Amino acid sequence: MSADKVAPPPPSPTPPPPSRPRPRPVEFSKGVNGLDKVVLRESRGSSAEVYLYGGQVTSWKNDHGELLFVSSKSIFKPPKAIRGGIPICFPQFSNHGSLEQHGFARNRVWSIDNDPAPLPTNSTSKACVDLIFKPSDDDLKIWPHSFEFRLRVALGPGGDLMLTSRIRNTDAKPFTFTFAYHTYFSVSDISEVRVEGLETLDYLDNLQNKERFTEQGDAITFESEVCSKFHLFLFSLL
Ligand SMILES: O=P(O)(O)OC[C@H]1O[C@@H](O)[C@H](O)[C@@H](O)[C@@H]1O
Repeated sequence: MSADKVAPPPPSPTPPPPSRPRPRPVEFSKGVNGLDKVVLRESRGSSAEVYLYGGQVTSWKNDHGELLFVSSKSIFKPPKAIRGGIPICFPQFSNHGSLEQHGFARNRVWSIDNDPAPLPTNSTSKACVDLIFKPSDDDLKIWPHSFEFRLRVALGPGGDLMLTSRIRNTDAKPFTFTFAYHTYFSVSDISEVRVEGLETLDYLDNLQNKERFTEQGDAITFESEVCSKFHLFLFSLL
């Protein structure tokens, strides 16, 4: 009996190391007190959290860590607004009108907008969510104007966060409104902070009976409490 020489099988190639699972760009989950939230994640590690309550961004993390402040005393319980992140003030900013301070959009539960109207700028971000808020019958009793407020929150590949707000008048008559992103930034050392670009603009100083002043300096710095409201009109008509 003769045995043919059989060449040994070639060594099997070393399997590639298991790749880290890619984070899901959009995830729906429960936040504090069971409130619905959406978590956005970018493959390079940045993330953002948006609560349907108020359509409010409560966290934004990129290479620099957490960029937003949320008060540890915030109770996350309707009808109280979440104190921190990026509250949306609409249809009234501050107390410039007859509504409660900063309007009611921040105290309402927004919905996911599954069929958002396209935006003129094409965002390539997959970590993106569209929300919508329409007034209820009770809201119409305190502010008799029907509207659709669409908010897109998108996290870019570089960890940048972009909020796009669109308000459509669905009423038969025109209305006016005031609006703000009331952003709470997390600041480790307030003495290092400078806010530039406001020179020559008018502001109301809340600490001086809302008196009107014109900003003169090239930067605002913070040596003591500051509470000023600048008049900025930056918007585009679509
Ligand atoms: O306390 P609220 O209603 O959340 O408003 C937050 C802040 O809003 C600012 O516009 C006011 O000047 C502050 O006085 C106030 O603390």
